[in-house]
Amino acid sequence: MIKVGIVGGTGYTGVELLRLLAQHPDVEVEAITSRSEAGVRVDAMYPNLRGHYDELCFSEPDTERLGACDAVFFATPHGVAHALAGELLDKGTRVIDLSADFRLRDAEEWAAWYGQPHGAPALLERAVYGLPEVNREAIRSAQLIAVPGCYPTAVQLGLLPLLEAGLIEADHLIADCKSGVTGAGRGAKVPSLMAEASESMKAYGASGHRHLPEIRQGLGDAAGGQVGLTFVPHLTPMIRGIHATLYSRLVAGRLTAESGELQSLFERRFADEPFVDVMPAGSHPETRSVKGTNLCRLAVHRPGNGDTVVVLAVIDNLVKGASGQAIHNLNLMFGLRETAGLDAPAIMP
Ligand SMILES: NC(=O)C1=CN([C@@H]2O[C@H](COP(=O)(O)OP(=O)(O)OC[C@H]3O[C@@H](n4cnc5c(N)ncnc54)[C@H](OP(=O)(O)O)[C@@H]3O)[C@@H](O)[C@H]2O)C=CC1
Ligand SMILES: CC(=O)N[C@@H](CCC(=O)OP(=O)(O)O)C(=O)O
Repeated sequence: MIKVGIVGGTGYTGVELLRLLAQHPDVEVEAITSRSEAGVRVDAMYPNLRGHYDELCFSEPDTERLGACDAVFFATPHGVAHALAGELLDKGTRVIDLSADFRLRDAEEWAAWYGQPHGAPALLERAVYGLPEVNREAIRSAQLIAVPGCYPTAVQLGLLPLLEAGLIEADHLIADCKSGVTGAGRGAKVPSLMAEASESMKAYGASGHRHLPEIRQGLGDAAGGQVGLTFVPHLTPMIRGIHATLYSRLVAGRLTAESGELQSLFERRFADEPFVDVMPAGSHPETRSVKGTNLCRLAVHRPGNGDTVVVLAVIDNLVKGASGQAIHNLNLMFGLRETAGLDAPAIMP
């Protein structure tokens, strides 16, 4: 069994790691930390886990105990992995960070977007961006993984086939994205109250959101140069889910008038990907169809056979957008079956 630790076990991504790992055949949770809930049983706080983690209690983050694990997940706010990852890596423990601490390659750019100096720039060259559909081979031998953000996962998967094939104008991409409220974390905040968030919808971060540089970095790699991207996130009244509507313009003359060409491009690109489902032509994927799963469902449209391509992408922000993708990375790093612990279908209705 692979022994894992989780730092930051009381947040939504921490409890989602526990829910998914309860079904993992090759993994045992050795330690789970929370400073505020130290000593409390995890199933006392999360009754859905009763019967799965007998006697497992939250404990203080202790690098001796965590360093005895094969791998440690960080499900913590930004900056925590900066402080602790180096010591764990020195002990030979692999680190899978769900926060944004190691997602941007440029420490200065990270500091500008996150409003604090980068706390571990020396580790950046060892960090692998954990999007398996792009970096599978590098992930297998990585010691430190930066798990992609939720919006960046949906947007990159939706646009990668088009950019890699050079079919769209890379300087004018639009990502119109909607998220459920768990994306904002479990901490008490007025905008997340039911009376504030339900039966209403709003955009935020329209003039600059911290996921913008992360998405630009990934799309730029796919395009082989800088991309121009407008990214507008929205808060929607659902608990889980991200829906990305992605608009781009076809490069003139690169595509024949034959219908089905874009559909087969997407089908070919993701044919061997266990967690990307390219839906039949004409589909409109729903967030509820991926609830609780590590899947990204995609559909590609070309309205009126014109020069605009519309890609629709849905994920569960807590699974493919965070904890499920983190476990997919773990499976790759330890040579396990890629889908281990991640095979259950979505919850519907
Ligand atoms: N929610 C989502 O959809 C997604 C979240 N993420 C990212 O995942 C990370 C976790 O998010 P979320 O699950 O929402 O959790 P929260 O940010 O709500 O939870 C934070 C957890 O970290 C612990 N923690 C906080 N400060 C420290 C510290 N200094 N040292 C050690 N532990 C600390 C807290 O416990 P305590 O204070 O008791 O120690 C708590 O268990 C964040 O970086 C988030 O941005 C990524 C993708 C999607
Ligand atoms: C709805 C909502 O507030 N979503 C969060 C993004 C989700 C998240 O946690 O971002 P990371 O993956 O970078 O940690 C936000 O917009 O800040």
